[in-house]
Amino acid sequence: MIELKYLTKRYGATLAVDDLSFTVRPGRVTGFLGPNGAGKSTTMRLILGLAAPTSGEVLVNGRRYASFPRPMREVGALLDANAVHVGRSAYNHLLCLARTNGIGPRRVTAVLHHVGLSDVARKNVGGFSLGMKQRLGIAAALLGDPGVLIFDEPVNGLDPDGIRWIRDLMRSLAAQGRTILLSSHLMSEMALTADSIVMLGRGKLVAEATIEELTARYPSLEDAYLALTASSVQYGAGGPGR
Ligand SMILES: Nc1ncnc2c1ncn2[C@@H]1O[C@H](COP(=O)(O)OP(=O)(O)OP(=O)(O)O)[C@@H](O)[C@H]1O
Repeated sequence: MIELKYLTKRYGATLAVDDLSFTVRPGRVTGFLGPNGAGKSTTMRLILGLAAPTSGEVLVNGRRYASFPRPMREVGALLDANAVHVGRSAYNHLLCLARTNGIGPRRVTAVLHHVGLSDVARKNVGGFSLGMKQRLGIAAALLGDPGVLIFDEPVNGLDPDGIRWIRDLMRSLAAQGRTILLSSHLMSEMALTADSIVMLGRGKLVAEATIEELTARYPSLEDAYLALTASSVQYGAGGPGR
């Protein structure tokens, strides 16, 4: 479970996250939506202790991230698939991460198999496609077999096969009782993957509802998103003459 309580993050004049409270519950996929710059990545960084809140707090399984002696066993995350050491093999990249959290090499082999990278485990990550890096980032998130998982746009750049694979993986991780927070801009895909939605606009909560609740009120999740965030879009396209 992830609990945000009156969470605020300010960067100078920018209020990236504004008095945000919501709960991400176990056993379901929670989709995290919002226009560019709405504060999704900042919120994820706050959950993971990578940024300090200006005020408010965020708890993972009732505790602050910094209080976990072996955080990868509590919460796993994929924030940026390109955040890898390009001079290392996939296996060594994961082994280095595993060692910091007291995780053995057998688990590294298991997660590489789980994400379909066994055949390229000894290959240099520098030569990986974006899709392969996304799979590697997911393997890293799964290393500690955590109950809470956070994925920031994991389907970005994936082919249809990879997108279907991510959808099935998210569904199966939630079915195992894990807490899944998943951001994406692909509404049709989110409608197929998520059980419930948290929607942000300009750092504020604009909706917290199940997919059923949203699609009962709007023709589709995309329509719900466009209606609910209409006043929050900061970087809309400039039309002719604008
Ligand atoms: N380290 C930082 N320093 C200054 N401003 C920041 C920093 N990180 C984020 N911001 C600002 O905070 C706001 C929220 O950004 P954030 O990346 O969290 O949004 P997002 O919803 O993840 O957007 P996107 O969908 O484009 O990834 C933006 O205005 C961004 O410019």
